[in-house]
Amino acid sequence: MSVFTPVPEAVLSQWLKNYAIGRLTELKGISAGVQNSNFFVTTTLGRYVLTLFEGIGRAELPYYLHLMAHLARHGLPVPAPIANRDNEYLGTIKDKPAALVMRLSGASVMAPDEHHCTRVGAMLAGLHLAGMSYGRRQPNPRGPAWRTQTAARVHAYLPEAEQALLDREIAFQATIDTDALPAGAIHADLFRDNILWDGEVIGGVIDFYFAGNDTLLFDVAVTLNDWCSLDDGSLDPVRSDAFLHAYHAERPFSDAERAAWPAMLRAAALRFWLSRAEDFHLPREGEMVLVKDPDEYRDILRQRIAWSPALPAV
Ligand SMILES: Nc1ncnc2c1ncn2[C@@H]1O[C@H](COP(=O)(O)OP(=O)(O)O)[C@@H](O)[C@H]1O
Ligand SMILES: N[C@@H](CCOP(=O)(O)O)C(=O)O
Repeated sequence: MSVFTPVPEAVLSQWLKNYAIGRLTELKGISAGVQNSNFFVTTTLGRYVLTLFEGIGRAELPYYLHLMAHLARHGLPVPAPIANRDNEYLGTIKDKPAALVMRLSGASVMAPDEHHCTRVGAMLAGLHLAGMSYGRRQPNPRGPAWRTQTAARVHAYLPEAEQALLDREIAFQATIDTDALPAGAIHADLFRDNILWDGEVIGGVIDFYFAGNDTLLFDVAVTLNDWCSLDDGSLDPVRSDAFLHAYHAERPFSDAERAAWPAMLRAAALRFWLSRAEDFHLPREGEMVLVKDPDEYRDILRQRIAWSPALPAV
């Protein structure tokens, strides 16, 4: 269940008067999703998704919405935000920032094979290439500074062995210099539930609300860790190869990226171990987030420390 703020039809009908998309014919809460209230909205002119942002500050939202508009303009299956009659993407419903985007077709595939991973690799490279001409800048909200601060917050709640793992990883990550790595706008949360499949084709890439500017390789690592891991956290070599080669074919990896890759896979695993551990041990009052299993990402981190695949060579 993730309609945290109900929206009555009468409220939405009134709100839609400031848009040029016709009259409301259907409003349905969406049960998936973990951080915002989402609704399918059908009008006499089309199908949309309404999001009420539950935890993200109003100041951060234009970066995400304009990034989605930019990527959609570049031909990628990203939901274009809908501007209202004041030419704004962002409005307010029930005192929450709210936005409408196009509804895209498809459904998530939670047990992907190598063919899915090939398409996801190519799609991620496409997002990075198109993102290079995006003019706005906003740091990755879950970047190195956040990781260090969050590690300090969750440390006391972890068993001793995990504290030692965390200390070692934070110390290791502090030695990594990412200055030579290509950077740009990254999705930063391209998990299986954020890609909609229309048959074998990607019909939608959604949920840009963790996006920001960071190294492109961090995004590659985040995506690979979710799409290509086995139950014990180790990597499926077939899916990993398919994903990495498809990405490399569109945006070839540099030597600096090849050198930084094992550390980046670990940084990406650490990021989700920390966010899940924080949601688990330190739930914020009044903030509604569905907690996912932190141990899954602790295990992925341990596996990446033990072994990482090489990036494809030129
Ligand atoms: N533009 C869209 N087109 C079609 N379905 C969407 C779209 N945006 C969201 N959804 C649906 O809503 C669900 C929750 O969206 P998501 O952005 O992941 O929520 P949250 O931000 O709360 O994690 C998705 O799993 C998907 O089914
Ligand atoms: N993908 C993250 C949590 C963010 O959830 P989303 O539904 O907004 O993608 C995780 O798995 O920890």
